[in-house]
Amino acid sequence: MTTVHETMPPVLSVRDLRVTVGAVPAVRGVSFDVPAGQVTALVGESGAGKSLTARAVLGLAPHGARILGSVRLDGEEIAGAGPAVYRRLWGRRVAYVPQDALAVLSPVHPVGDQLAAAVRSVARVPRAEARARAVAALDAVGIADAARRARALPHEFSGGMRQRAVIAMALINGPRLIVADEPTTALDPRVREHVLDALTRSREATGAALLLITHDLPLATAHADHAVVLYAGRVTETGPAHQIFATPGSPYTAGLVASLPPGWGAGATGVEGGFDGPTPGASASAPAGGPARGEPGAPGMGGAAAGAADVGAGPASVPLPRVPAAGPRRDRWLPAIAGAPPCPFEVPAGCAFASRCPMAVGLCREVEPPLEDAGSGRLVACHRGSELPVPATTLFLGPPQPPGEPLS
Ligand SMILES: Nc1ncnc2c1ncn2[C@@H]1O[C@H](COP(=O)(O)OP(=O)(O)OP(=O)(O)O)[C@@H](O)[C@H]1O
Repeated sequence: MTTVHETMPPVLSVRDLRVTVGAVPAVRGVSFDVPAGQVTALVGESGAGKSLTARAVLGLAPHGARILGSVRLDGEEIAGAGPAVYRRLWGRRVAYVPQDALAVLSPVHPVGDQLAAAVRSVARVPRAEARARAVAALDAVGIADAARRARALPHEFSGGMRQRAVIAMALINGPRLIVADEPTTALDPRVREHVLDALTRSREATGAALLLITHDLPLATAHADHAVVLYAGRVTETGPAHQIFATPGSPYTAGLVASLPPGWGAGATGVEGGFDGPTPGASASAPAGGPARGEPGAPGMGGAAAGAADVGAGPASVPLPRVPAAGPRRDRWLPAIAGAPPCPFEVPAGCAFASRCPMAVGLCREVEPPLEDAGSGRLVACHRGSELPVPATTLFLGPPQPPGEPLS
């Protein structure tokens, strides 16, 4: 898939994965690789299918879910495998870090005992040795005074410490792959960074690969080697994470980057312009004309109806729902991609993003774009990916403009 993929066999290879829960085709043909020892981020809006993809990989799909396609862990096909197969894999070859540590830690056993039990679940080692490994694992993720802390119950840990303990537990048996689903979302920003550092450092020490599920683009850019952008259960683009977010290859990714708060665009993703786009009342560059954003007559402000607007063939003016930016930059607006993802029951024909896309043409509404080689290790599913403006965020932000009038 990327240059790295070509030179190093992936630890995880997912091909045409389809997950249907009840009547909901939530994951609709997802393909990506996780190279050994590297970090791959799965990003996208809520409901894009990130968690279901991860759960299908882990053998934790909801009861009754139908799983089709291929999931290979070090070459072994495990798509839809039963509990017996996963019992052999869990901990040893693949481990899970959930968003909520209390989902995996028993509230009534000391944390150290739980880590020691994880060691003894895969290897016949004396209790004292398992215990020593538990303490070392807690120490490795930055838990101070680990020997004493190992005797504490989970509720005696802070949220950040609990998440570190779960990371320690995931790594303790040296898995080849860790799947972390929003591992820091429940933590405050300061703790979040420390926990992620702990995850990154300990992962590097063991050589495990990481599949990081997140909706946080700056986090993905800072911590991932590769990114897979999902939209409505399909891959929109994949490739080196920094490149994808610095120079999006599809309008959807451009919209995600354009939606970053002030300072996050340029600083965190290297995107030229980042958030520094239009000012209130300014037109969205609009080569094709039409009402400016926020003006009466601009269709669909702030509602799903905007997604249904026929936005024409060129990089047209797209009305954006906006909220006042917080903090010192109150003179700017936070843009969002107009409209909403399609209902998973009723994904339209063609590109699922077409109704929200400023570049959509008739073809986009009729034919689902395949994921194709876009060079530099990138794959993009967009009929018009090669025609994106530079920077692509101007599709949603307009060209960089000088500071505008403050909000009245
Ligand atoms: N157990 C379930 N039963 C029915 N539908 C489900 C179930 N789990 C997920 N879905 C649906 O599948 C789609 C994808 O869900 P998923 O949780 O994978 O999204 P996500 O990208 O992880 O979103 P988020 O970031 O909000 O967790 C959604 O439309 C969701 O409603």
